[in-house]
Amino acid sequence: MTPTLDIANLTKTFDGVKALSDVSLSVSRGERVALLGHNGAGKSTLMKIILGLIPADAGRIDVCGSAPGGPAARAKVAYLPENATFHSALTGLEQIAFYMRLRGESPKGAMALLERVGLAHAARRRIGTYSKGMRQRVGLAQALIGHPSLLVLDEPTSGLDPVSRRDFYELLDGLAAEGAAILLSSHALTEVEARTDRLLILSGGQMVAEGTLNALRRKAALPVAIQVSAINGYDVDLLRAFPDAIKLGNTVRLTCTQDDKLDTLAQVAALRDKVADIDVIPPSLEEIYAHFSRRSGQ
Ligand SMILES: Nc1ncnc2c1ncn2[C@@H]1O[C@H](COP(=O)(O)OP(=O)(O)OP(=O)(O)O)[C@@H](O)[C@H]1O
Repeated sequence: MTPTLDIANLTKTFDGVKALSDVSLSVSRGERVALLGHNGAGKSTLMKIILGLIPADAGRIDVCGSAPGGPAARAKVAYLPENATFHSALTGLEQIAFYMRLRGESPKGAMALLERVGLAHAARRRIGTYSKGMRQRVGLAQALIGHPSLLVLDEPTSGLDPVSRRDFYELLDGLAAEGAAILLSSHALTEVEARTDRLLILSGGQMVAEGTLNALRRKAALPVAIQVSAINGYDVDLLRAFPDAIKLGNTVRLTCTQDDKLDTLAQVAALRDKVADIDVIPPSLEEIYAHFSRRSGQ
């Protein structure tokens, strides 16, 4: 099946600054893809090109089967900026009805959209009285006008509390289940790890890694930590068995490669009369992210 968003070898330079170099990616129907990258990595530039706001210098980009920015693509793509702003004197209902008219749709569906994003109870209140989470929901309702096939979301959960974040991702899950392709940028590594299907890491304008977290973890091949709690007084025996281990209070911390993990655990298990507990600590998403970002000198 043709991906909803298909990008190959995209390049963009601003006054000698290479914002994107040879970037390729695709997002399929029903997929939730997170775009990660340090400040200045090129995320916004990529989104602007997808939306047709600026042209690429070179490369191919196909948005829902059309060129970016044309009427066909614009009808199928929705965008939510990081800090969506609305007229504070309008109610949520008036704002969405206004956008629907702008898009040539009947404003009668405005309440249904607000219900969808959990704002029906406040639909007739002025947006000036809304919390940040509620304003973000207005933004999402606005993005959902016209049943978009591709949602481009720029840090959609920044500034939201944990419950609002969870609610926001539940809404995205529902949209993806209905077939929308979702590309969202974020700096919140832990939440995208749990709530998206695939990660893309941009660094210095280059796509330095792409895949599921497990695939990236295998590719990074970072050391695994094994934390062993010794039964009182036996930590000396553990340190003798593992001379490179570090003693941390009552526990002994070993590190090994992913490939050596089972052998190392078997060695620890052989000392079971002296061991109270074992914890295996895989590399965190932050460590994996730093590994790929650093590779390009960032
Ligand atoms: N209009 C412009 N003129 C000149 N340079 C630009 C322009 N837009 C972006 N850049 C440069 O391109 C690079 C990529 O910027 P971009 O805004 O895409 O990064 P980003 O990943 O979105 O960063 P952030 O997380 O801070 O929003 C940066 O070096 C930036 O300074």
